Amino acid sequence: MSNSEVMDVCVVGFGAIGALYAYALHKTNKVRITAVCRSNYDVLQEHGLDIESKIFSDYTSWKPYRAVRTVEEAADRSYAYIVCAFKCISDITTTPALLSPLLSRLSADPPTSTTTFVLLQNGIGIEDDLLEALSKISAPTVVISGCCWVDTTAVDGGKKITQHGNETLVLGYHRPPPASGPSASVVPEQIAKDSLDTLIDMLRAAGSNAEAAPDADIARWRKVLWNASFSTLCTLTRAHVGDVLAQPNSRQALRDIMTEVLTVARASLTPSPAVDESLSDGVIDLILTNENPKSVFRPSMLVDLDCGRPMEVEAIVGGVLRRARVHGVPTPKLDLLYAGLLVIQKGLINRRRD
Ligand SMILES: CC(C)(CO)C(=O)C(=O)O
Repeated sequence: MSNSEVMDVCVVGFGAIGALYAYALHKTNKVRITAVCRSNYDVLQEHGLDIESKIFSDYTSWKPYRAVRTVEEAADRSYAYIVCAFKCISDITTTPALLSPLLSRLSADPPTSTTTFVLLQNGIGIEDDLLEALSKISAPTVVISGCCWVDTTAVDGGKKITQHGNETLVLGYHRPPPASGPSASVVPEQIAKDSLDTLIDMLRAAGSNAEAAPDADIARWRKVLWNASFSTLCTLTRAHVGDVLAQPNSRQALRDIMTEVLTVARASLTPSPAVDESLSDGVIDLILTNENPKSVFRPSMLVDLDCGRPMEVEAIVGGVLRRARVHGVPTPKLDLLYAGLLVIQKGLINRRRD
Protein backbone atom coordinates (compact mmCIF):
# COMPACT_ATOMS: atom_id res chain seq x y z
CA MET A 1 0.00 0.00 0.00
CA SER A 2 1.40 3.41 -0.89
CA ASN A 3 1.11 6.17 1.71
CA SER A 4 -1.50 8.02 -0.31
CA GLU A 5 -3.81 5.01 -0.63
CA VAL A 6 -6.92 5.03 1.53
CA MET A 7 -7.80 1.74 3.23
CA ASP A 8 -11.33 0.41 3.48
CA VAL A 9 -12.18 -0.53 7.07
CA CYS A 10 -15.45 -2.19 8.05
CA VAL A 11 -16.65 -1.76 11.65
CA VAL A 12 -19.32 -4.30 12.56
CA GLY A 13 -21.24 -3.11 15.62
CA PHE A 14 -21.43 0.66 16.00
CA GLY A 15 -22.00 0.95 19.75
CA ALA A 16 -19.71 2.99 21.99
CA ILE A 17 -16.52 0.95 21.42
CA GLY A 18 -17.03 0.48 17.67
CA ALA A 19 -17.91 4.13 17.04
CA LEU A 20 -15.10 5.49 19.23
CA TYR A 21 -12.35 3.52 17.49
CA ALA A 22 -13.93 4.08 14.06
CA TYR A 23 -13.77 7.81 14.75
CA ALA A 24 -10.13 7.47 15.87
CA LEU A 25 -9.19 5.64 12.65
CA HIS A 26 -11.15 8.12 10.55
CA LYS A 27 -9.16 10.99 12.11
CA THR A 28 -5.94 9.67 10.54
CA ASN A 29 -7.29 10.39 7.02
CA LYS A 30 -5.87 7.03 6.03
CA VAL A 31 -9.05 5.01 6.10
CA ARG A 32 -12.64 5.17 5.00
CA ILE A 33 -15.07 3.58 7.38
CA THR A 34 -18.03 1.40 6.47
CA ALA A 35 -20.13 1.22 9.64
CA VAL A 36 -22.50 -1.72 10.03
CA CYS A 37 -25.17 -0.24 12.30
CA ARG A 38 -27.57 -3.05 13.01
CA SER A 39 -29.73 -1.16 15.52
CA ASN A 40 -28.69 2.50 15.28
CA TYR A 41 -28.70 3.12 11.51
CA ASP A 42 -31.55 5.67 11.56
CA VAL A 43 -30.09 7.67 14.45
CA LEU A 44 -26.70 7.83 12.73
CA GLN A 45 -28.16 8.85 9.36
CA GLU A 46 -30.44 11.51 10.83
CA HIS A 47 -28.21 13.06 13.49
CA GLY A 48 -24.68 11.82 13.02
CA LEU A 49 -22.74 11.09 16.19
CA ASP A 50 -21.56 13.60 18.74
CA ILE A 51 -18.22 12.54 20.21
CA GLU A 52 -17.16 13.76 23.65
CA SER A 53 -13.61 12.62 24.30
CA LYS A 54 -10.54 14.44 25.65
CA ILE A 55 -8.29 11.82 24.07
CA PHE A 56 -9.77 11.75 20.57
CA SER A 57 -11.20 15.33 20.75
CA ASP A 58 -14.81 16.42 20.56
CA TYR A 59 -16.81 16.42 17.35
CA THR A 60 -20.41 17.26 16.55
CA SER A 61 -22.49 15.19 14.15
CA TRP A 62 -19.78 12.88 12.84
CA LYS A 63 -20.78 10.56 10.04
CA PRO A 64 -18.51 7.80 8.75
CA TYR A 65 -17.76 7.44 5.02
CA ARG A 66 -20.82 5.18 4.75
CA ALA A 67 -23.28 3.40 7.03
CA VAL A 68 -25.19 0.23 6.22
CA ARG A 69 -27.79 -1.76 8.14
CA THR A 70 -26.53 -5.28 7.49
CA VAL A 71 -23.33 -7.26 7.05
CA GLU A 72 -24.70 -8.34 3.63
CA GLU A 73 -24.69 -4.73 2.44
CA ALA A 74 -21.13 -4.25 3.66
CA ALA A 75 -19.93 -7.29 1.72
CA ASP A 76 -19.85 -5.41 -1.61
CA ARG A 77 -16.08 -4.87 -1.36
CA SER A 78 -13.02 -6.20 0.39
CA TYR A 79 -11.49 -4.55 3.45
CA ALA A 80 -8.01 -4.13 4.90
CA TYR A 81 -9.46 -4.40 8.41
CA ILE A 82 -12.77 -5.79 9.65
CA VAL A 83 -13.28 -4.53 13.20
CA CYS A 84 -15.66 -6.70 15.25
CA ALA A 85 -17.10 -4.44 17.93
CA PHE A 86 -20.39 -6.27 18.41
CA LYS A 87 -20.99 -8.11 21.68
CA CYS A 88 -19.87 -11.71 21.51
CA ILE A 89 -23.03 -13.57 22.56
CA SER A 90 -22.54 -17.13 21.31
CA ASP A 91 -25.84 -18.25 22.91
CA ILE A 92 -27.54 -16.13 20.22
CA THR A 93 -25.16 -16.33 17.26
CA THR A 94 -21.52 -17.15 16.55
CA THR A 95 -19.01 -14.74 15.05
CA PRO A 96 -18.58 -16.75 11.79
CA ALA A 97 -22.39 -16.85 11.38
CA LEU A 98 -22.73 -13.12 11.99
CA LEU A 99 -19.88 -12.33 9.57
CA SER A 100 -20.89 -14.97 7.01
CA PRO A 101 -21.48 -12.58 4.05
CA LEU A 102 -17.98 -11.14 4.52
CA LEU A 103 -16.46 -14.63 4.89
CA SER A 104 -18.32 -15.89 1.79
CA ARG A 105 -16.95 -13.01 -0.21
CA LEU A 106 -13.42 -13.70 1.02
CA SER A 107 -13.85 -17.30 0.02
CA ALA A 108 -15.44 -16.69 -3.39
CA ASP A 109 -13.33 -13.72 -4.44
CA PRO A 110 -10.11 -13.77 -2.37
CA PRO A 111 -8.26 -10.43 -2.41
CA THR A 112 -4.49 -10.61 -2.87
CA SER A 113 -3.86 -8.28 0.07
CA THR A 114 -4.39 -9.37 3.67
CA THR A 115 -7.71 -8.96 5.46
CA THR A 116 -7.24 -8.42 9.20
CA PHE A 117 -10.04 -9.12 11.67
CA VAL A 118 -9.78 -7.08 14.87
CA LEU A 119 -11.81 -8.44 17.78
CA LEU A 120 -12.60 -5.56 20.17
CA GLN A 121 -14.53 -7.89 22.44
CA ASN A 122 -14.33 -9.39 25.92
CA GLY A 123 -13.87 -13.03 26.78
CA ILE A 124 -11.78 -16.15 26.56
CA GLY A 125 -11.61 -18.32 23.44
CA ILE A 126 -13.86 -15.95 21.46
CA GLU A 127 -11.40 -16.03 18.54
CA ASP A 128 -11.46 -19.83 18.20
CA ASP A 129 -14.44 -20.25 15.88
CA LEU A 130 -13.36 -17.40 13.61
CA LEU A 131 -9.81 -18.78 13.33
CA GLU A 132 -11.29 -22.17 12.51
CA ALA A 133 -13.57 -20.71 9.80
CA LEU A 134 -10.69 -18.72 8.29
CA SER A 135 -8.41 -21.77 8.23
CA LYS A 136 -10.67 -23.22 5.54
CA ILE A 137 -10.42 -20.35 3.07
CA SER A 138 -7.59 -19.35 0.78
CA ALA A 139 -7.67 -15.55 1.30
CA PRO A 140 -4.75 -14.28 3.41
CA THR A 141 -6.16 -13.32 6.80
CA VAL A 142 -4.93 -12.26 10.24
CA VAL A 143 -6.87 -12.19 13.53
CA ILE A 144 -5.99 -9.59 16.14
CA SER A 145 -7.43 -9.41 19.65
CA GLY A 146 -7.96 -5.98 21.15
CA CYS A 147 -8.46 -5.68 24.89
CA CYS A 148 -10.04 -2.29 25.60
CA TRP A 149 -9.61 -0.54 28.93
CA VAL A 150 -11.81 2.46 28.34
CA ASP A 151 -14.83 4.07 29.97
CA THR A 152 -17.05 4.84 26.99
CA THR A 153 -20.83 4.89 26.72
CA ALA A 154 -23.50 5.70 24.14
CA VAL A 155 -25.89 8.27 25.63
CA ASP A 156 -28.78 10.44 24.49
CA GLY A 157 -30.51 7.64 22.58
CA GLY A 158 -27.26 6.72 20.81
CA LYS A 159 -26.73 10.23 19.43
CA LYS A 160 -23.65 10.80 21.54
CA ILE A 161 -20.59 8.79 22.59
CA THR A 162 -18.81 9.88 25.76
CA GLN A 163 -15.33 8.75 26.73
CA HIS A 164 -13.98 9.66 30.15
CA GLY A 165 -10.58 9.29 31.77
CA ASN A 166 -7.75 7.16 30.46
CA GLU A 167 -7.83 4.81 27.53
CA THR A 168 -5.64 1.79 26.80
CA LEU A 169 -6.04 -0.68 23.97
CA VAL A 170 -3.82 -3.76 24.13
CA LEU A 171 -3.58 -5.48 20.75
CA GLY A 172 -1.97 -8.76 19.75
CA TYR A 173 -2.27 -11.21 16.87
CA HIS A 174 -3.26 -14.86 17.15
CA ARG A 175 -1.26 -17.61 15.53
CA PRO A 176 -3.65 -19.32 13.09
CA PRO A 177 -4.42 -23.04 13.36
CA PRO A 178 -2.97 -25.20 10.54
CA ALA A 179 -4.80 -24.54 7.28
CA SER A 180 -7.42 -27.12 6.36
CA GLY A 181 -9.00 -27.63 2.96
CA PRO A 182 -7.25 -27.87 -0.41
CA SER A 183 -6.69 -24.17 -1.11
CA ALA A 184 -6.38 -22.82 2.43
CA SER A 185 -3.32 -20.71 3.26
CA VAL A 186 -1.60 -19.50 6.42
CA VAL A 187 -0.02 -16.04 6.29
CA PRO A 188 3.60 -15.69 7.43
CA GLU A 189 3.96 -14.24 10.94
CA GLN A 190 5.68 -11.11 9.57
CA ILE A 191 2.46 -10.17 7.74
CA ALA A 192 0.49 -10.45 10.99
CA LYS A 193 3.09 -8.31 12.72
CA ASP A 194 2.98 -5.66 9.96
CA SER A 195 -0.78 -5.55 10.10
CA LEU A 196 -0.70 -5.10 13.89
CA ASP A 197 1.96 -2.37 13.66
CA THR A 198 0.01 -0.45 10.99
CA LEU A 199 -3.12 -0.53 13.14
CA ILE A 200 -1.28 0.57 16.28
CA ASP A 201 0.49 3.39 14.41
CA MET A 202 -2.83 4.72 13.11
CA LEU A 203 -4.52 4.52 16.51
CA ARG A 204 -1.61 6.22 18.25
CA ALA A 205 -1.58 8.97 15.61
CA ALA A 206 -5.22 9.59 16.55
CA GLY A 207 -4.34 9.91 20.26
CA SER A 208 -4.97 6.36 21.51
CA ASN A 209 -2.67 4.66 23.98
CA ALA A 210 -2.77 1.54 21.82
CA GLU A 211 0.06 -0.86 22.56
CA ALA A 212 1.25 -4.23 21.29
CA ALA A 213 0.79 -7.27 23.49
CA PRO A 214 3.65 -9.73 23.14
CA ASP A 215 1.02 -12.45 23.55
CA ALA A 216 -2.67 -11.98 22.69
CA ASP A 217 -3.77 -14.85 24.96
CA ILE A 218 -2.06 -13.39 28.02
CA ALA A 219 -3.68 -10.02 27.27
CA ARG A 220 -7.12 -11.69 27.11
CA TRP A 221 -6.61 -13.46 30.45
CA ARG A 222 -5.39 -10.24 32.04
CA LYS A 223 -8.55 -8.50 30.87
CA VAL A 224 -10.92 -11.30 31.88
CA LEU A 225 -9.61 -11.06 35.45
CA TRP A 226 -11.45 -7.74 35.62
CA ASN A 227 -14.56 -8.83 33.72
CA ALA A 228 -15.04 -12.16 35.52
CA SER A 229 -14.90 -10.39 38.89
CA PHE A 230 -16.09 -6.77 38.62
CA SER A 231 -18.52 -7.22 35.70
CA THR A 232 -20.22 -10.26 37.24
CA LEU A 233 -20.47 -8.99 40.83
CA CYS A 234 -21.63 -5.51 39.78
CA THR A 235 -24.24 -7.10 37.51
CA LEU A 236 -25.60 -9.53 40.08
CA THR A 237 -25.79 -6.79 42.71
CA ARG A 238 -26.71 -4.02 40.23
CA ALA A 239 -24.01 -1.95 41.91
CA HIS A 240 -21.27 0.46 40.81
CA VAL A 241 -17.63 -0.60 40.86
CA GLY A 242 -17.12 1.60 43.95
CA ASP A 243 -19.96 -0.16 45.81
CA VAL A 244 -18.48 -3.64 45.43
CA LEU A 245 -15.06 -2.32 46.43
CA ALA A 246 -16.44 -0.63 49.55
CA GLN A 247 -17.88 -3.71 51.30
CA PRO A 248 -15.18 -5.92 52.87
CA ASN A 249 -17.11 -9.08 51.90
CA SER A 250 -17.55 -8.17 48.24
CA ARG A 251 -13.96 -6.88 48.06
CA GLN A 252 -12.81 -10.27 49.33
CA ALA A 253 -15.13 -11.97 46.81
CA LEU A 254 -13.44 -9.99 43.98
CA ARG A 255 -10.09 -11.29 45.24
CA ASP A 256 -11.30 -14.88 45.47
CA ILE A 257 -12.83 -14.84 41.98
CA MET A 258 -9.64 -13.39 40.50
CA THR A 259 -7.61 -16.07 42.29
CA GLU A 260 -9.73 -18.76 40.60
CA VAL A 261 -9.35 -17.11 37.18
CA LEU A 262 -5.57 -16.86 37.68
CA THR A 263 -5.38 -20.58 38.46
CA VAL A 264 -7.30 -21.43 35.28
CA ALA A 265 -5.17 -19.02 33.23
CA ARG A 266 -1.91 -20.55 34.42
CA ALA A 267 -3.21 -24.07 33.79
CA SER A 268 -4.31 -23.13 30.25
CA LEU A 269 -1.29 -21.17 29.03
CA THR A 270 2.09 -22.61 28.12
CA PRO A 271 4.38 -21.73 31.05
CA SER A 272 6.74 -18.83 30.24
CA PRO A 273 8.39 -15.89 31.99
CA ALA A 274 5.73 -13.65 30.37
CA VAL A 275 2.93 -15.70 31.98
CA ASP A 276 4.71 -15.59 35.37
CA GLU A 277 5.09 -11.84 35.11
CA SER A 278 1.71 -10.82 33.67
CA LEU A 279 -0.37 -13.29 35.66
CA SER A 280 1.39 -13.31 39.02
CA ASP A 281 -0.58 -13.16 42.30
CA GLY A 282 0.46 -9.49 42.57
CA VAL A 283 -1.78 -8.64 39.61
CA ILE A 284 -4.84 -8.90 41.85
CA ASP A 285 -3.64 -6.11 44.16
CA LEU A 286 -2.68 -4.08 41.14
CA ILE A 287 -6.19 -4.37 39.68
CA LEU A 288 -7.87 -3.60 43.02
CA THR A 289 -5.70 -0.58 43.81
CA ASN A 290 -6.06 0.77 40.26
CA GLU A 291 -9.80 1.24 40.76
CA ASN A 292 -11.07 4.43 42.31
CA PRO A 293 -12.89 3.39 45.55
CA LYS A 294 -15.50 6.08 44.79
CA SER A 295 -16.01 4.92 41.20
CA VAL A 296 -19.60 5.11 39.94
CA PHE A 297 -18.61 3.19 36.80
CA ARG A 298 -21.05 0.54 35.62
CA PRO A 299 -19.41 -2.35 33.73
CA SER A 300 -20.81 -2.94 30.24
CA MET A 301 -22.42 -6.22 31.40
CA LEU A 302 -24.53 -4.24 33.88
CA VAL A 303 -25.33 -1.62 31.25
CA ASP A 304 -26.54 -4.44 28.97
CA LEU A 305 -28.77 -5.78 31.76
CA ASP A 306 -30.13 -2.28 32.46
CA CYS A 307 -31.00 -1.93 28.77
CA GLY A 308 -32.59 -5.42 28.61
CA ARG A 309 -29.88 -6.70 26.23
CA PRO A 310 -28.35 -10.19 26.46
CA MET A 311 -24.99 -10.16 28.24
CA GLU A 312 -21.53 -11.59 27.50
CA VAL A 313 -21.88 -14.35 30.12
CA GLU A 314 -20.69 -17.14 27.82
CA ALA A 315 -17.68 -15.20 26.54
CA ILE A 316 -16.55 -13.97 29.95
CA VAL A 317 -17.51 -16.67 32.48
CA GLY A 318 -18.33 -19.62 30.19
CA GLY A 319 -15.01 -19.17 28.36
CA VAL A 320 -13.03 -19.42 31.61
CA LEU A 321 -15.11 -22.39 32.82
CA ARG A 322 -14.60 -24.35 29.60
CA ARG A 323 -10.82 -23.95 29.97
CA ALA A 324 -11.10 -24.91 33.67
CA ARG A 325 -12.93 -28.16 32.79
CA VAL A 326 -10.30 -29.07 30.18
CA HIS A 327 -7.52 -28.64 32.75
CA GLY A 328 -9.38 -30.07 35.75
CA VAL A 329 -9.34 -26.83 37.77
CA PRO A 330 -12.17 -26.52 40.35
CA THR A 331 -14.00 -23.19 40.15
CA PRO A 332 -16.75 -23.10 42.83
CA LYS A 333 -17.05 -19.30 42.88
CA LEU A 334 -17.21 -18.91 39.11
CA ASP A 335 -19.72 -21.80 38.91
CA LEU A 336 -22.04 -19.94 41.26
CA LEU A 337 -21.71 -16.65 39.37
CA TYR A 338 -22.32 -18.48 36.08
CA ALA A 339 -25.45 -20.21 37.43
CA GLY A 340 -26.92 -16.90 38.65
CA LEU A 341 -26.06 -14.98 35.49
CA LEU A 342 -27.47 -17.69 33.22
CA VAL A 343 -30.87 -17.38 34.94
CA ILE A 344 -30.87 -13.66 34.16
CA GLN A 345 -29.53 -14.26 30.65
CA LYS A 346 -32.31 -16.73 29.83
CA GLY A 347 -34.91 -14.12 30.78
CA LEU A 348 -33.16 -11.48 28.64
CA ILE A 349 -33.00 -13.79 25.61
CA ASN A 350 -36.63 -14.90 25.98
CA ARG A 351 -37.89 -11.34 26.27
CA ARG A 352 -35.86 -10.40 23.20
CA ARG A 353 -37.58 -13.13 21.17
CA ASP A 354 -41.11 -12.16 22.35
C1 LIG B 1 -12.81 -2.76 31.40
C2 LIG B 1 -14.15 -2.30 30.86
C3 LIG B 1 -14.73 -1.41 31.89
C4 LIG B 1 -14.01 -1.50 29.57
O1 LIG B 1 -13.01 -0.79 29.44
C5 LIG B 1 -15.00 -3.44 30.44
O2 LIG B 1 -14.46 -4.36 29.88
C6 LIG B 1 -16.46 -3.51 30.55
O3 LIG B 1 -17.12 -2.63 31.09
O4 LIG B 1 -17.01 -4.51 30.06
